[in-house]
Amino acid sequence: MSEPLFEKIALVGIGLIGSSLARVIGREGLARHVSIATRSPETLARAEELKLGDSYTASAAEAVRDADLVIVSVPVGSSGAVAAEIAPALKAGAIVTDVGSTKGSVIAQMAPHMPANVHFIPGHPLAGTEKSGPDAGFADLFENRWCIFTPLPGTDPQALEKLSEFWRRCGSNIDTMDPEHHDMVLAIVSHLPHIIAYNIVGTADDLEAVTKSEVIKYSASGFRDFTRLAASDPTMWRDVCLHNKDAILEMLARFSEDLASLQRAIRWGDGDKLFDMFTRTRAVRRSIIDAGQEIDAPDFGRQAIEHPAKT
Ligand SMILES: NC(=O)C1=CN([C@@H]2O[C@H](COP(=O)(O)OP(=O)(O)OC[C@H]3O[C@@H](n4cnc5c(N)ncnc54)[C@H](O)[C@@H]3O)[C@@H](O)[C@H]2O)C=CC1
Ligand SMILES: O=C(O)C(=O)Cc1ccc(O)cc1
Repeated sequence: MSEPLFEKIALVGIGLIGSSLARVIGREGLARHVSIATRSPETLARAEELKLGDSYTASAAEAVRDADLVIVSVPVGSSGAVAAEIAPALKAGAIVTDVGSTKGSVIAQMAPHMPANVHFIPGHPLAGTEKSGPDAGFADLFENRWCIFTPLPGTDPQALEKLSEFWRRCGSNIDTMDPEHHDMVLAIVSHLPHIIAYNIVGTADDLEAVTKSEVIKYSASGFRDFTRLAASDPTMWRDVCLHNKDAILEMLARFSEDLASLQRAIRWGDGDKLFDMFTRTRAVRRSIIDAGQEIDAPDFGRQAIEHPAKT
């Protein structure tokens, strides 16, 4: 095991992502001390039972005291409150980062609270599952996944490199982009698929009153795939929808237009149009496989991130 990268890492929020970080930090020996803070006493007690860190507190401010790296892993709607709470306790020179699924809103909420003598570097690991809470995490979650940074202008290159090295040692590949671009790309490759899944499962659930248990009894694998996404954490996804509103609405508008065109082709029996479109979409999956990407693991849209101009 190599030298720890940091003396003390503070994890604020210890759900799926925070606890996966705790596990990989422990496995790779990335810190001498890991302090854990989370709001709910039950979650904190569970984190301690699971021995995820070295110290445990309900106070985020207490956890970040003397920390060289602070990772905020809470639903995006809570990031402003956490930033306000930790700001007075941050050590000079500390790196503060987050893992939120939206970036523009997290920056708007957190940056105003950050003291000038800390390095605030927003981040987003493109790795996750539909599960939540400290039991759901695992050390391999970030292996071979992307971690995207959306650094603010003037970010210290050494701090960025140190944080990049941290994520590389967690198994991730690093990319950087501006927050607006991140939010637009993630709206189509991650946020819309979840919204569509919530919607289709909701529609089926409404129908179930009519069809009794047929929706469950005959659910084919296509529908089952949607139910996995639609089982994702309601608080997290409510916050994503509210905090990436503009990009999601833009993508939903395009999606609805395309859906209407598909609907029209079905109504008018335009088989050529259906065939052409289904052929085009089949090629998208082929190109993901050809790019050597694991397709059956929970993953989404690396292709779109690598080639954001392709629509
Ligand atoms: N679940 C996923 O697949 C992925 C999630 N993310 C992002 O990671 C962040 C965390 O998500 P998960 O770990 O999945 O959620 P989770 O629900 O498993 O865990 C959230 C944690 O935050 C704590 N928390 C909530 N509000 C808090 C507050 N004000 N102060 C302190 N702790 C607070 C909760 O007690 C819990 O420990 C979110 O911003 C999400 O957008 C990013 C990549 C993947
Ligand atoms: O479970 C899945 O398929 C996911 O897509 C997980 C996920 C959810 C949100 C993110 O910001 C990143 C990854």
